[in-house]
Amino acid sequence: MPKVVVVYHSGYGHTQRMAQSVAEGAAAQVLAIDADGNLPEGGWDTLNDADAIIMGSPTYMGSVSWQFKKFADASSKPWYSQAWKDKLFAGFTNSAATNGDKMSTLNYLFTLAMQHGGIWVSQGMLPSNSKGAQRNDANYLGSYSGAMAQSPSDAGAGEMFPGDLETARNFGSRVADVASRFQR
Ligand SMILES: Cc1cc2nc3c(=O)[nH]c(=O)nc-3n(C[C@H](O)[C@H](O)[C@H](O)COP(=O)(O)O)c2cc1C
Repeated sequence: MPKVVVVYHSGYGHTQRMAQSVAEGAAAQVLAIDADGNLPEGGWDTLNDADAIIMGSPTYMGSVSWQFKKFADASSKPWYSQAWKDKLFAGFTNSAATNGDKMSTLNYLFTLAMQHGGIWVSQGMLPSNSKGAQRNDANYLGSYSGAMAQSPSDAGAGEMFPGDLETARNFGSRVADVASRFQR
């Protein structure tokens, strides 16, 4: 079994729900970056030991939250020795608007993974983009580079679209599947 770790920040619980769905699909361990931008005790060791790291952040002002960025900057320590080189990486995000510049956030997560010498895993799912597409379909947002979810600004975390959570679960499952292929 590959060791898959989901590391994420969530200010108001939406990205946390998404992270839980990703982790469910990947049978992954979850590390929550706290409100001060810190990992729980032992978090860095867990990441150093992972085969695949799936990173998640809400989209705030067109990028990751400052708490996620603090984690990213602190990852310069393993970067120095390229300790995460050749691990698999993947990313997910959630924002209020249908677009909301989520792609910028995924691009940032991709760049971080590349700085670490990682291998990026895509969403790997066709979009639901026909005339008959419904908001609750899986990958209704049509993302390829990672998993996306949209939570209207006045909707609580409990009201997230089931299709977005299914997308997140499928995404986690794909990363775990690719990770197990890399173990062969
Ligand atoms: C500081 C801040 C900046 C935000 N910037 C964006 C944005 O650029 N695009 C967008 O669509 N939503 C934006 N939002 C909305 C959040 O992405 C949205 O509320 C999301 O569900 C929050 O996720 P969370 O509950 O995990 O923190 C912003 C929210 C905050 C608090």
